[in-house]
Amino acid sequence: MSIKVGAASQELSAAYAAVTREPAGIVWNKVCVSLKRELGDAAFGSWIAPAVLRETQGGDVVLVTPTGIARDWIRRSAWRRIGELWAAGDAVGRRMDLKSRLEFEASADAASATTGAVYVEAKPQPIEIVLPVSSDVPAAAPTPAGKTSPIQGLQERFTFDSFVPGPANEFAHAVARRVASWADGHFNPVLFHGPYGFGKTHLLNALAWEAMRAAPNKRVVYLTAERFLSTFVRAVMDRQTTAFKDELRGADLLIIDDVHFIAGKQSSQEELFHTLTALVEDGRRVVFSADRPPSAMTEMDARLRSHLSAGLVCGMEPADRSLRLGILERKIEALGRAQGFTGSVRPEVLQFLADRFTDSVRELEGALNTLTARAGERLSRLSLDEVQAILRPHLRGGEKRITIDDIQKATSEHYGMKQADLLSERRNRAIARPRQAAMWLAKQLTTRSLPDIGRRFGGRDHTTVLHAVRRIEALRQDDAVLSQDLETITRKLRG
Ligand SMILES: Nc1ncnc2c1ncn2[C@@H]1O[C@H](COP(=O)(O)OP(=O)(O)OP(=O)(O)O)[C@@H](O)[C@H]1O
Repeated sequence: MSIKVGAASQELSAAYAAVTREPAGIVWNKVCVSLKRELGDAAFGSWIAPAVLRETQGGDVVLVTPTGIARDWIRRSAWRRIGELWAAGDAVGRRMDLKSRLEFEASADAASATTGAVYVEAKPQPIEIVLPVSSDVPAAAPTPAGKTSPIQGLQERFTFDSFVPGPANEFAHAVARRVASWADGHFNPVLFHGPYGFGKTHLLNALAWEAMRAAPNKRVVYLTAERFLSTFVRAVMDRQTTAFKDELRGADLLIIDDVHFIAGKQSSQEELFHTLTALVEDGRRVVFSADRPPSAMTEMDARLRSHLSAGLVCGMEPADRSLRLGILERKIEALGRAQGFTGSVRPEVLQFLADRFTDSVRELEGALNTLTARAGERLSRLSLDEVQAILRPHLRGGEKRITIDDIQKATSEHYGMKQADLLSERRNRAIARPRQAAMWLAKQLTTRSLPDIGRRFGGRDHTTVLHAVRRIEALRQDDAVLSQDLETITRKLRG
């Protein structure tokens, strides 16, 4: 298949502009070198390294943190210094903003709807056309050091040893281990899907490390969908698509994380489709992760969607309480080992964390990192009161955690309807407007992502939720009754 630059679709030109602005990634790289020296490895690794720099073709640059906690930490402890270093290094004077992932997703959706702006990841390292292969990787298992491997973008700390299995993920865990063992006769491709922040990337990284350890001579290629996209675009621009295809199609195991990002990107979808079919026909293994099952990827090309579902589609659920406790214990042990203190905390503190930070494991880790940063080796002696005081600014809605289920119950009660109506397909205004109001409340009062909210409202798409949020946002400015309704429900929910 030949790909012509002239035939490249919209996303190519958007990403083209981003790739030509690659210096943003290089400037950020230099900023990171100084920050790491100034803040120390532990603080840098916990707070700065997980953040991702994104840029539009218009020159807007945003540092996106995985959690609100990380954003707050950076704003408090490093933002001024980042600004100085950025200003000193960026000759073109681009403005840099700081957002949590949730804020970023909402604003990027809005920007793309109004101005067509597309954000792409400005990787700290320059984008390479030649993808690294497993033969570059030592056969020994990596030591979890909490840093990004220079190879392949794999996180060294994401191994099977540090992955905690539980009912929510044990099938996925077993499948990943089986794929990593190169055992014959498993389904191909394998797609893991689940809500954000519940271990998909961790599992895929663990699978890659283990597969490389088990068969050092095989070629394992791991990349995020965004990297696939930008590398492909670069290859098209440089007329090196053959090299790009050869690299991918020469893989014995190809792993693509967050494949849903490719949905709607016409030429990239097509390239991925051909890569996938070529590899599968040749008996090579392919593994994907996504935030939803292929059947729900409505913007994905139908042919690709059907091939993604052709092997094994394996769902991961949000971690339940016992798994959250298990993960916390494992992370505390690791922190203790890394920082030289007893890896334990009081049981009531553990339970408080597991009960209050349920939206994603990432959020749970963020809370633990905040405590560690504040208390250091005193972590194991912190009382519940002290922990609550440290974390209070990060808890939404005061002491009471509000769930989407609470919101649906309160909204349906307020409007005198059944909760099931909010989840139903019914579109008449008397039902649709309260449903939109409940979605708006879910966005305001919980940390759930738009796709997550959509899933909990009868499996709706994130674009439906976004539409509802914008609609209510616009209406409540002028509609006093609606505005009052929203306030009453919010007050009731906050207790
Ligand atoms: N079962 C688990 N055991 C240990 N750590 C976990 C587990 N699940 C999640 N985590 C941790 O939670 C954090 C977020 O996980 P990860 O990045 O893998 O989520 P994800 O599902 O890929 O999210 P996204 O969709 O946003 O990419 C990571 O630090 C990971 O180590």
